[in-house]
Amino acid sequence: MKVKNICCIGAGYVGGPTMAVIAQKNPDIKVTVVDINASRIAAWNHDDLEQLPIYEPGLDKVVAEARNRNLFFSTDVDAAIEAADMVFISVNTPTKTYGKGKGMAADLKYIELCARQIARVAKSDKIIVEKSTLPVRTAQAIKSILHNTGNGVKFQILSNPEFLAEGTAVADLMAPDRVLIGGEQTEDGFKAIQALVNIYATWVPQENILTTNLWSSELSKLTANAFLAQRVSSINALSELCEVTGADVNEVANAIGKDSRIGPKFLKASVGFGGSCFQKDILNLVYIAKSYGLDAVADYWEQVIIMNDHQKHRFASKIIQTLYNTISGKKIAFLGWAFKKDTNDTRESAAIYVADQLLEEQASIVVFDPKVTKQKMQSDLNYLNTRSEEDNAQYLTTVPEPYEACKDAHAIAILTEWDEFKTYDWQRIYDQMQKPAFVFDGRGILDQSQLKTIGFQVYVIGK
Ligand SMILES: NC(=O)c1ccc[n+]([C@@H]2O[C@H](COP(=O)([O-])OP(=O)(O)OC[C@H]3O[C@@H](n4cnc5c(N)ncnc54)[C@H](O)[C@@H]3O)[C@@H](O)[C@H]2O)c1
Ligand SMILES: O=c1ccn([C@@H]2O[C@H](COP(=O)(O)OP(=O)(O)O[C@H]3O[C@H](CO)[C@@H](O)[C@H](O)[C@H]3O)[C@@H](O)[C@H]2O)c(=O)[nH]1
Repeated sequence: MKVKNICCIGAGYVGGPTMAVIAQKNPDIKVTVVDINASRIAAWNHDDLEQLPIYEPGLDKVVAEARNRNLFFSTDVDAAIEAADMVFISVNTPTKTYGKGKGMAADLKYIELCARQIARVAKSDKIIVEKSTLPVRTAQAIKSILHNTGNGVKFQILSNPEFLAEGTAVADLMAPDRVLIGGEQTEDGFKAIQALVNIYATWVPQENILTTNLWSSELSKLTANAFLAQRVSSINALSELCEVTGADVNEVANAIGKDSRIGPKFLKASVGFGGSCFQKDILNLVYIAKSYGLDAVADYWEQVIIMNDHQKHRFASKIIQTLYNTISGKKIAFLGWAFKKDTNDTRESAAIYVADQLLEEQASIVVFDPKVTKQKMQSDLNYLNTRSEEDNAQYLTTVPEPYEACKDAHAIAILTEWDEFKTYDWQRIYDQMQKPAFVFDGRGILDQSQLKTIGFQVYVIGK
């Protein structure tokens, strides 16, 4: 089967870039990305590519090439579903905040709404592709909703989890380590799998396109994130031991990473992992394991989250303790708010939790981040509900320029590893700070010996 018309429901961090690349690589397929969020769609359609709703290096070029050729962004969800022969579901699946599974399970209400909308609108057979990250066996629920419409339309359901990382989304999509496609192991299932394989095969080598059954594909996505996050928590656990023993976490990471069985990637000690996926997906994995009565499995993976929370807390405590156990009224400059460099995404960023702890001690925080807006920072803090919105706005402020953030500060905390932080005039920053001037490098990106020569008191995670 040759797909001619794709609809993607959800124009977010995954739907937008993924469909832009599919459209760029398949000029003969019409791709329509739809969303109920009208302002997001308007931003995707903005003439000024700087106004795209998400910041990803290289994305503007891909969008510029494909948009209004065979890539379209629209709020007319029904029309796009009806016209499509393949529908990707790429809506958000956040951690549940209510009811059974609160704080652990994935909230599948947006997924179910999509399935019901497809069931209501579809007049011709369609392949439905789960692009969102979903608990294993969700395809069963989608199938049951779709197959009970009674209108005779046939659906095949595929699982095609996305492995892109933010900040490198376009590069990851252009050259993925693998594309994973799970489907029903029946004749119709294999045909649907092949239809999706053909789309990716226009630019991904065949050997990098893996096909599996539905459940393996769904579970592989949660497993991949659990393994990646587990590496970060493992090196972060060791960073604390390094600090008390005189070992250097970078040297340890380098030494173990040379072992080809371990490998060098994802061994960078940090103030803790953030992002919309790692915590959510591990909590979901823990919940699934518990629901099958596998408590030892659940406890094992939960420890990855416990360690990550400890790392964020430990960093904030280090700042308080070093500043003579009192930061009340002291200005602390934050360089970085995003959960990693090269993105404007702040979901679950370590900066939010470190700020919250310092604000409880009545610090005055001034933040500079090259891509994150003041409104975003405030809403991140307000979401925690620790104090009033007025207090958050009064004690955490945002400036558009790093030197202003650091002026008169008692301490600087590096929360995101933006490259530009390394290029600043650190002598100038030192001259304008309170003394002693402290730097807490939560990302291990600055030249510690250079800072010490200037006169800074420096703390680096894992050293
Ligand atoms: N962000 C990542 O890097 C990443 C990577 C891989 C996988 N994922 C997974 O992909 C999924 C989407 O993540 P995201 O970061 O793109 O989320 P997002 O919040 O950025 O985007 C989701 C979009 O879906 C829209 N939406 C929700 N319900 C809708 C409906 N019924 N009809 C139309 N639009 C609807 C929302 O308005 C929103 O714009 C999640 O399951 C996530 O776990 C995310
Ligand atoms: O050695 C490392 C590597 C990462 N991090 C932190 O871990 C978090 C996550 O980073 P990363 O995985 O690069 O970004 P994400 O965009 O969250 O991507 C992850 O989550 C996505 C959503 O599921 C998956 O698609 C990707 O494969 C997976 O890498 C960030 O806070 C990083 O700063 C570290 O602290 N040390």
